[in-house]
Amino acid sequence: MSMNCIFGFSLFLLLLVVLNIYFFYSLSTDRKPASFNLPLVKSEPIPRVVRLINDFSDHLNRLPSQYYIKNPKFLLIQRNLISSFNSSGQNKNNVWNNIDKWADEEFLFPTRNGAAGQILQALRTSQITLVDNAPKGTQLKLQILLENKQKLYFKPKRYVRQHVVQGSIYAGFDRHNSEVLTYYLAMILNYKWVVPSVIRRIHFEKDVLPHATVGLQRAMVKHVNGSSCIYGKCYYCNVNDTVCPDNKGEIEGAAILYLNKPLKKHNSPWRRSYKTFKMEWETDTYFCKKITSVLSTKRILNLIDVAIIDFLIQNGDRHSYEVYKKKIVLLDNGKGLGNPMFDELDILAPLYQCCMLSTTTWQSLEMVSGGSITETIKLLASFHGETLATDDHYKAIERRLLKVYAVVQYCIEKHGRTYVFKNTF
Ligand SMILES: Nc1ncnc2c1ncn2[C@@H]1O[C@H](COP(=O)(O)OP(=O)(O)OP(=O)(O)O)[C@@H](O)[C@H]1O
Ligand SMILES: [Mn+2]
Repeated sequence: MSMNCIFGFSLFLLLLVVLNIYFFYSLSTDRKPASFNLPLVKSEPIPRVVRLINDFSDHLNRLPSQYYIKNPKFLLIQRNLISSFNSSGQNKNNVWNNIDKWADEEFLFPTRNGAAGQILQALRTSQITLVDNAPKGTQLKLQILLENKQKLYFKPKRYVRQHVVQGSIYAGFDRHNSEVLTYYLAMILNYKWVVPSVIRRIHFEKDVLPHATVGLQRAMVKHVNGSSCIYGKCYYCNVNDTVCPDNKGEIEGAAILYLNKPLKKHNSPWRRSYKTFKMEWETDTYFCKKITSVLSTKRILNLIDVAIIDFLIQNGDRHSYEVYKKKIVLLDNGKGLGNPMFDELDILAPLYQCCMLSTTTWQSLEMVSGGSITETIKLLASFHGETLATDDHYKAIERRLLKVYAVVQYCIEKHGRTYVFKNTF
């Protein structure tokens, strides 16, 4: 073989090696989600947090391929969801007539045979008969009475979908689209103790003004362009923070069905201080042990379910929770969808500190791998022609789901499956 031939052949081999390396590199970078971000200025003791995050990252890098692809078993669930929600056009009066018979042990509201879609359609279109300031909470919201005396809370749109909320995890106003997206997300994950919520546009001149209470009229100001705007009546309400009708004269918001049931309010053990000092759960490695002596396993598992949903949407503001029939009602989900580029891991503390999960929750989580959440939320929202979030937010939800899988794998490795998975029956 001539020197030229040997040189050419070696070059060819080198090229092959480089191409191979590139191929495997691109495969792995395509598959790998962003790693767990290290906390910037974070809770003491730093080394433990860093170790924990390294452990999670390690599991994230070794996640079995099943978590990156769709689970074929989800198809049946998706089909059922479609038949629950794709029912627009049916008679909405029947929906309200049956309202009192709705709450049962299984679902807070009926879902079968198109009932979920009918409720949303009725929430979106029923005639408005009274509009008032909502009496509860710290954020601007309205209380609306519909024909047939049905009550709803209306959280107005404060940001465009693309807006990125900077600052602390609980910064900013409520995001109305987060309320609606979370309702669908909970239904997809089979979390049934959730209140129907849908995007609605109310016409200021036709729907609000003629039905506004005196109290609400007092919470309005005239804008320089002549239109009236609402600043509301609440702890954070401020005459400079108004909600105004758009160029069609409408105000967009989340119409959230009012749950007229006795609710018992509790402080969350994993609530934030909202000040600079740290809460016990932020400093005590064995915090969950303490909690097991004051709360039942069932309640802790329920709090973990809620924490997983909160982590997916990045709601770091679940200071308290309300219970109906011993189960947490997923109310107040407006602080999600703040910053799609960031994943606050703290929200998952109930999961990684307790390392427990209800078996049924794990089954639901394993069902929705590989982009099914995104696909299904987009599909269900499309029945009303609505876009609930930007693609960045959907990507973030899928990325966080992988992190949830990784944390569960970490728990399994640390404690074993029998310790981690609990039957809640
Ligand atoms: N759909 C609903 N049905 C019944 N009660 C509700 C509903 N939504 C909210 N509430 C009640 O109103 C309270 C305030 O609502 P919400 O938490 O959404 O408002 P908020 O302004 O975000 O309050 P906060 O600042 O305390 O978080 C809730 O704690 C709950 O008791
Ligand atoms: Mn809130």
